[in-house]
Amino acid sequence: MTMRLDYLSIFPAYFDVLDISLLGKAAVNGLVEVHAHDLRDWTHDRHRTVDDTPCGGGAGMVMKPDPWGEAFDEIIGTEPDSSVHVIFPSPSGAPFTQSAAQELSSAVRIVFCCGRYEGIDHRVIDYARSMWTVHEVSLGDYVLNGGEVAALAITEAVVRLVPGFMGNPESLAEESFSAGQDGLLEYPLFTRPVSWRGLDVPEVLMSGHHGRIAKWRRDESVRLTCERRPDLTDSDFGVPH
Ligand SMILES: N#Cc1ccccc1Cn1ccc2ccc(-c3cc(N)[nH]n3)cc21
Repeated sequence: MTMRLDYLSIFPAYFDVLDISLLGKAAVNGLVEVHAHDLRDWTHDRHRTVDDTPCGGGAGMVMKPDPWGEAFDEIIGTEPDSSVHVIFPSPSGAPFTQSAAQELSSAVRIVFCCGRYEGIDHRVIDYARSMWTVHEVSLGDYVLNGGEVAALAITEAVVRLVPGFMGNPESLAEESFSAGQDGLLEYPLFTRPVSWRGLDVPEVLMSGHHGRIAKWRRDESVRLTCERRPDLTDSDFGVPH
């Protein structure tokens, strides 16, 4: 099954990068199909205007609904279809999580609506909700200049989970936030040389004792999670007090 990804933006060139590396390979393998669109192609004035001043006053500009609606009609269609996932990156969106990425990895179609200025006229989101499955998502508690970088990050998080994308799917199970890690952060990783600039690989990892190695890794995941992400520790994870 090919996943179709559409990107609506006034800077569609942001998505040229999707031709590179693994994502490029996935497109070649027919796993994903990428289409980037310039929102200004659905404007009709000489200046190809996509923004206007906010109703009710306030700073900045707001993206007009008209170009979005016409782009939706052409790119997605005029009939409701809940299998189409429409993503609006936004600072006021719900935090995007690994479980959201996991759910989206089985979608047949995802359309990213990348706003700029102060954001998109809210009626665009309301209209989209009446037609498709809409996700307003935030990457984190900081403000970007637009939705494109967020769309790229979400794309990478989702596509890498599409069956057949990763050469070694087993590696997915051991990553931070993966279900296999019980929601813990990943333990520190090491490779050769065993000694490097006076820094050595922890002896336990060279012991060949799989039980001790597994315990060290679990303990390190718990330690790191308690230190850096106490919000993820909804239980003690058996942390010794
Ligand atoms: N400048 C400015 C400004 C001020 C208020 C609200 C939005 C913006 C810029 N902007 C316009 C669209 C858009 C989409 C997503 C994000 C976004 C997502 C995360 N997680 N951070 N920022 C920002 C976006």
